[in-house]
Amino acid sequence: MGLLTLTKVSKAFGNQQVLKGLDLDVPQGAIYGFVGENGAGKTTTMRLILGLEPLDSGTITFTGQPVKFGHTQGIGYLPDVPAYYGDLSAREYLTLCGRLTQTAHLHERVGEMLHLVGLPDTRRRVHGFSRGMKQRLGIASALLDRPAMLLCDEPTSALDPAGRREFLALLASVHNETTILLSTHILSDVERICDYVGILHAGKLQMQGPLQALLAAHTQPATRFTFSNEAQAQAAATLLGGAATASQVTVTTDAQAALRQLLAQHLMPTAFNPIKASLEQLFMEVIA
Ligand SMILES: Nc1ncnc2c1ncn2[C@@H]1O[C@H](COP(=O)(O)OP(=O)(O)OP(=O)(O)O)[C@@H](O)[C@H]1O
Repeated sequence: MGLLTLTKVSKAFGNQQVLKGLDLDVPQGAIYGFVGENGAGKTTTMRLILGLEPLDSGTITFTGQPVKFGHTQGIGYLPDVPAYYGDLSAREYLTLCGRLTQTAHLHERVGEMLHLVGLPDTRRRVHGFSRGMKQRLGIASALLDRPAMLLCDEPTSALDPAGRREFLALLASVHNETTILLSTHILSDVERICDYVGILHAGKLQMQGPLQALLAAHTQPATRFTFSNEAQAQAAATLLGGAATASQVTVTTDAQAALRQLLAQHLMPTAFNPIKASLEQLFMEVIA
């Protein structure tokens, strides 16, 4: 059993059944990517885990104990766009958070957290912080009380590509402090830092496990042939039964055999490259 386990969890709002018997298992020490389309129920699941919403049926256990509605679970939470008291400095804000949770050795712990997330310990007010700095402060406050798990709800959705890259590197670097459950629909973010993945669709987890093992088991190796014009690509697609986009054709059959077929018909690709199995391929298969 994992650090966090959801068993047959169901949740409806009115007559909309959002979760229909969700099973989810997050191993200790994982960076678990929880992916699903918009409206799939990721935030709802996170709110159930945090005890902010009651379950209709099923069970949730965290560190072996049942999660109860209305009780603090000792889980850190980072929302997509964290909100702060802008007139405080980072240290003042973290000190306020730490007093509320009665964090031990608060002064030292605040210093440690500022150092961990790379924020300067100055009098600068939070309202002048960039979005990236606010995310850093969000991680520092979520980890302040040493939670065994950090829940991040679509944390990169408001960041530009450079901000996303920086944030993901930071998340990977705090990984030895805590287990991480990251909800997102940005599949490349999951590929970049997660070692486990679960795909939520139609109210259930359709697939979960170690990311690389799932990719290896469920996706076919593919090759992309590039031609000098679209007409050749179309002819090659007809010959090989692959999919053509502009001057490229992607096939999942044996690459050498495909190349021999092309050359026999005087269709000479200008390049051919193996395509790495991607989470996007897997995701599209699952939700098809
Ligand atoms: N408090 C609520 N009352 C009524 N409906 C709700 C409530 N919370 C969520 N829903 C509905 O439940 C469904 C799932 O919403 P949820 O926010 O959990 O999805 P999500 O996967 O996080 O989506 P997104 O990626 O767009 O944030 C949506 O149709 C939403 O409108």
